[in-house]
Amino acid sequence: MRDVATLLEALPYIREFHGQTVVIKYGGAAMEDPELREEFARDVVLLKYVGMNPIVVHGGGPDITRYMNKLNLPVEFVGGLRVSDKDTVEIAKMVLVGKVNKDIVLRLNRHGQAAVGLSGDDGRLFRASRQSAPDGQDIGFVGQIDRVDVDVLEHIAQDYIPVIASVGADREGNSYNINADDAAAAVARAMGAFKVVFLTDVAGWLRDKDDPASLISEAGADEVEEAITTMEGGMRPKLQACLDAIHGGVSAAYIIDGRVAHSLLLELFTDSGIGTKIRPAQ
Ligand SMILES: Nc1ncnc2c1ncn2[C@@H]1O[C@H](COP(=O)(O)OP(=O)(O)O)[C@@H](O)[C@H]1O
Ligand SMILES: CC(=O)N[C@@H](CCC(=O)OP(=O)(O)O)C(=O)O
Repeated sequence: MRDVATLLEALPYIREFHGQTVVIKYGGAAMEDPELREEFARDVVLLKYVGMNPIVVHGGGPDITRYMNKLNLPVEFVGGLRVSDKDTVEIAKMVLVGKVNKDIVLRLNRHGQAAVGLSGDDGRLFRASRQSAPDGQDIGFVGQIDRVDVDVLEHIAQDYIPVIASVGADREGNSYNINADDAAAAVARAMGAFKVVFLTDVAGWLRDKDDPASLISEAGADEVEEAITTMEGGMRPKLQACLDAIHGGVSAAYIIDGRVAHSLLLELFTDSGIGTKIRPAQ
């Protein structure tokens, strides 16, 4: 009976989301566990099967750090963004485009839905420019996305699940390392997505980052704007990305726990949700 109740609970959401674009940001920390990687792929394929248009934008920060450590290169973050010289950008491209992207594509393929991997360079998907840290510091070749060309995405999304790695170049051909949260927000805005979901390695936005019980289950964009000014670490770019998406017309942004099996389905298809929902200011 419980299973039937769950299905019935999901039905209105499935109807509401039919034909809608949902951008899913798949984060480094949430990608670490092999079993969860399988569950994630299954969930995304299911979204496609029930008539949604899922687009995966992924990071892979921990993987980039691992390779940098192997090469004895210094790892530094400012305001949640990786300080990126030319070597760092090269490694980020190799790891995100060559390894992580293909790994996700393969897994989606195996679960029954053909996926196509892209980076910001493919089909001129992203046009990027150099970005400074929030405090104005020079952090090298870190990119912000100035333009998303949705043409290639719209074509691919008709039949396939697009999987996008967060790197891109400027008009002169300089490559940039782009925070994957920023990339997800830019894609969600440009595609007129209904929702954007960020999977991460915490329960959601926590009032106290050291207390997992202090989850903020819902907040308006105005509350986020106020909190973000004093925030450090990886949650800052994530909340900024939620704001960018909301201000760009996306109806809601969610930060959810990628360590929980099926968290994506639980957030989208149940009344209570499981993480933090960010909605427009009231
Ligand atoms: N208020 C907060 N609530 C939740 N997490 C926070 C907060 N402040 C800082 N963080 C940190 O942000 C991290 C998530 O960001 P990040 O490591 O960039 O994730 P991902 O790799 O999934 O993009 C958490 O693991 C946590 O350490
Ligand atoms: C500029 C910048 O910080 N780029 C990120 C890109 C990958 C990413 O965002 O990965 P997660 O989503 O796993 O954190 C980085 O180098 O880690």
